[in-house]
Amino acid sequence: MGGTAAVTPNQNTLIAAARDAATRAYAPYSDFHVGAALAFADGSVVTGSNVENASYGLALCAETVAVASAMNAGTRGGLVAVAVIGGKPGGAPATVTPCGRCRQVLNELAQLGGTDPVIWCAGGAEVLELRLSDLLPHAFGPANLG
Ligand SMILES: O=c1ccn([C@H]2C[C@H](O)[C@@H](CO)O2)c(=O)[nH]1
Repeated sequence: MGGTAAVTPNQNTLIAAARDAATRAYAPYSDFHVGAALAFADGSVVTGSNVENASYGLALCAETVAVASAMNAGTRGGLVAVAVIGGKPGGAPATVTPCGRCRQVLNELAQLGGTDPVIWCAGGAEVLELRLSDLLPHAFGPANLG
């Protein structure tokens, strides 16, 4: 009783959360709306969507917004799964694999908590299931700074 057993996230539920987050994207320049959902060992879920900028190169990706939101809430570990989905509103969903910068940003939170989260890239006929360590092998992170 009163234990803190890790919760295994449900793939469909997490993808639905990412899809819902994508509806809140601010993407007037690319019209490519992305949602990301982070699942934590305590069962909590934190989402993000991409936030673009008139200075195009300053766009914030959905995954980065989600990590920033979680860390701003005080989270420093326990990241067990990530779902990402994107697409143009009204169009077919597209499989989105996190960009290079997002992989590094996700790695910060993952490595802090000693996890290697599963990454569910949804949108295609089948969900592409990867590990962060597949996307960013030999990652540089907080552990490297001693
Ligand atoms: O993993 C990704 C890849 C792209 N984008 C956003 C950035 C930009 O706003 C739009 C088109 O690249 O999609 C994300 O949010 N996450």
